[in-house]
Amino acid sequence: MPYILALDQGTTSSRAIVFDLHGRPVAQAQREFTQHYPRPGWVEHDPVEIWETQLATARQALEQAGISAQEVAALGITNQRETTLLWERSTGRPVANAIVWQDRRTAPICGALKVQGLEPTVRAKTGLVLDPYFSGTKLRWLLEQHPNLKARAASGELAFGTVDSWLIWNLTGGRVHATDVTNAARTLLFNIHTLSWDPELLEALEIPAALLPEVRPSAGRFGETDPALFGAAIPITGVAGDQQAALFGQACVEPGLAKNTYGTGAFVVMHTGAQAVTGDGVLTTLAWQLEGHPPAYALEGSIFIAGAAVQWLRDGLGIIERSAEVEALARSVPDAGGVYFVPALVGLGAPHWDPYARGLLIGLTRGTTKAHIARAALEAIAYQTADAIRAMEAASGLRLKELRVDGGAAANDLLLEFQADLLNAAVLRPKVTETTALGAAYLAAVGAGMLSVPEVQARWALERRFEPRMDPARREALYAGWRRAVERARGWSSA
Ligand SMILES: Nc1ncnc2c1ncn2[C@@H]1O[C@H](COP(=O)(O)OP(=O)(O)O)[C@@H](O)[C@H]1O
Ligand SMILES: O=P(O)(O)OC[C@H](O)CO
Repeated sequence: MPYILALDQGTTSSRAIVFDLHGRPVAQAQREFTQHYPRPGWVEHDPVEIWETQLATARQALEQAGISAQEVAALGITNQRETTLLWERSTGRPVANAIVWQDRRTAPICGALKVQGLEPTVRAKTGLVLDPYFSGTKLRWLLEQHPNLKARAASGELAFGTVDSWLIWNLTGGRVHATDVTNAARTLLFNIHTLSWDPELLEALEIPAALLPEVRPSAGRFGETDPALFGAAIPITGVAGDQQAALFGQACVEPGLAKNTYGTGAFVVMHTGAQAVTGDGVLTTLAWQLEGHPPAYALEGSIFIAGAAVQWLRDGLGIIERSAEVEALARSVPDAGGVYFVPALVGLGAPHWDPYARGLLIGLTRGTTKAHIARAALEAIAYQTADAIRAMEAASGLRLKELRVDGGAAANDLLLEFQADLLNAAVLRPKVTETTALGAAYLAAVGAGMLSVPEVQARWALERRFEPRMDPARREALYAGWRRAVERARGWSSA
């Protein structure tokens, strides 16, 4: 039986999972790596640490599975998206630390581009908004740090990439500089309709084309790993950003099917088929492209702080010791007692897109306890998700019937109960919740011609279904309170 190796390079850890062709995990390894916060609002990763932890987990997973590289038929890569890297082609050495998707340092560049009137063009061509989240302004910022970088970039000495490109480069021993359409779609530089880098946007952002990777379908041949790494060459046949990989892993392969991944952030993605649907506050993005097929599109609501709100209860407030304790604490009260927590700790993403919003706890009374705050934090994850889904429904005209969920915080039953209540739709948790890595493995299997899309669909299996039970009047009253709280959090910071 052939195996598939999935590499999942996330924001806080690198993971590797060996799957069999039925989508069953056989072995896995995970390593956390250092988060650098050089200034408030800045977040960086060391590219070498990203590569070394990823390589180490891949080797460890193969060892644990007790298999050799010859038994691995395909390798899939999935990754934290938007995070921006720049390296020297001749040595493979990074020019700077990676600027992470959460980093807000380019808010002023985005502001200036808005003043120049660029936003409608960006919306139309890329499906994105002018927010520091995306790679384009991060790359521009990097190139402006040293006087000679732009000239070196223009002469072809340097390479830009998102994390997938960096891993492909290193896995192939510097032979392949490529990305897939889903990762390219997050750069602000890629036209999602023509599937090509856009000269007008490159010019507006002052990015030399010589920096850019070749863009390929998400499932297809990217190259093979340097035999020195694992003892034999493994074909790389699937690459996608982590949220798109999770959409595939959740078998959301038909228009209207949607998933939410509750990790550090939460990312709601709805498959919209061959059609690139647009709408206020939500992003239009590529779901994937399978080689030889037209691309599939998606709507996305990107929420920057979800499980990270629970981490903040743990590390910032110290009211829990482990993330999983939040559920029992929140369940110890019947409701949040009128408390709202807007976790705009790094600004707000969809549908507000306000880099200057900051966190807010409101509705406190003398009766408020840490249990109410814990409950408000969980509810905030669900409210933000509902905000994004309401915007998506308005954009697409589709009514969400059910939401498939995964990610670390999807282990929390209370969160999912409240989510179903707020959405007035069923919330479905599958048996395998490592759907990101699973999606990368499936893409690699499809890219290697070993699996079909209907087979991916047939492999999805339900673990638990959460049905809505809340009275509509109560739902709307709670939701109205949330909206008022969000309004108060907006525009708070000036930097
Ligand atoms: N039982 C739980 N309830 C709520 N949040 C949780 C629970 N378990 C883990 N989390 C949160 O889930 C996040 C980790 O999920 P994961 O999918 O591993 O994230 P990522 O891939 O973004 O690093 C953390 O922010 C953690 O606080
Ligand atoms: O690494 P994650 O799972 O937090 O996902 C990060 C997203 O891809 C950012 O857009």
